[in-house]
Amino acid sequence: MTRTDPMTCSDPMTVLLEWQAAAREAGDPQAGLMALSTVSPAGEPSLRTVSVKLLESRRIGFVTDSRSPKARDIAACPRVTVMFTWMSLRRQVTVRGDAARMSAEEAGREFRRRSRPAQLGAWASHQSSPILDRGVLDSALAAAARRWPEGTPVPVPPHWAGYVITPTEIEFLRAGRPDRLHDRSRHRPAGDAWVQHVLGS
Ligand SMILES: Cc1cc2nc3c(=O)[nH]c(=O)nc-3n(C[C@H](O)[C@H](O)[C@H](O)COP(=O)(O)O)c2cc1C
Repeated sequence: MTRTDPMTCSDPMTVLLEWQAAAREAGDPQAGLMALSTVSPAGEPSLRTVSVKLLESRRIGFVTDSRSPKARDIAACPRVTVMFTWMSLRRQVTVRGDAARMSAEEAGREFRRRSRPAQLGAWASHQSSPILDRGVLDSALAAAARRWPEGTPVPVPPHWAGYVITPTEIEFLRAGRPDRLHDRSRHRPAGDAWVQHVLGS
């Protein structure tokens, strides 16, 4: 149960945080994930799952490979949508916003939070690029492990990137009613405050 109701709240980011905490408490496997949609310069939409690395006042963050298609899309068009879906609670939050690169310092902090295998994996990976076979990745991982043996700090790869999304619209949906008239509300920033509308389901 959450304390803040999106239909009456003054800060939707607080509700988003509470809903995510409730999803974690409910053991929802999607609690730390979101779907990220970007648009290519040719206008083609793409959608993929990313881990939520940052969720705080007007900042939603994730990390990725700066050479990936999503990073190329964002460089050309920073408008993105992310969607949190927590089926255990029958809740969905959709956030539209503008994505920008995290500072190198903040992205580096995220890198250092990763496990050592995940740090080495980031060096071995060339996300979304075709390779001959899985062996190419295994060799690259072994090479990274030789380069930075156990006990040696793994540096941040040059292609490591973090992005921060600044919301321009947040929409909450709470499903599960027999009449299917879901509780929905839309929130848009207006200076320091938010303008809120209840939606006709
Ligand atoms: C559970 C899960 C978590 C993921 N987390 C991330 C992530 O945090 N960052 C990331 O770049 N890709 C993550 N991925 C992989 C992406 O969904 C995607 O396949 C990859 O980033 C390539 O996307 P692109 O080719 O559209 O750029 C995750 C996938 C799954 C299934």
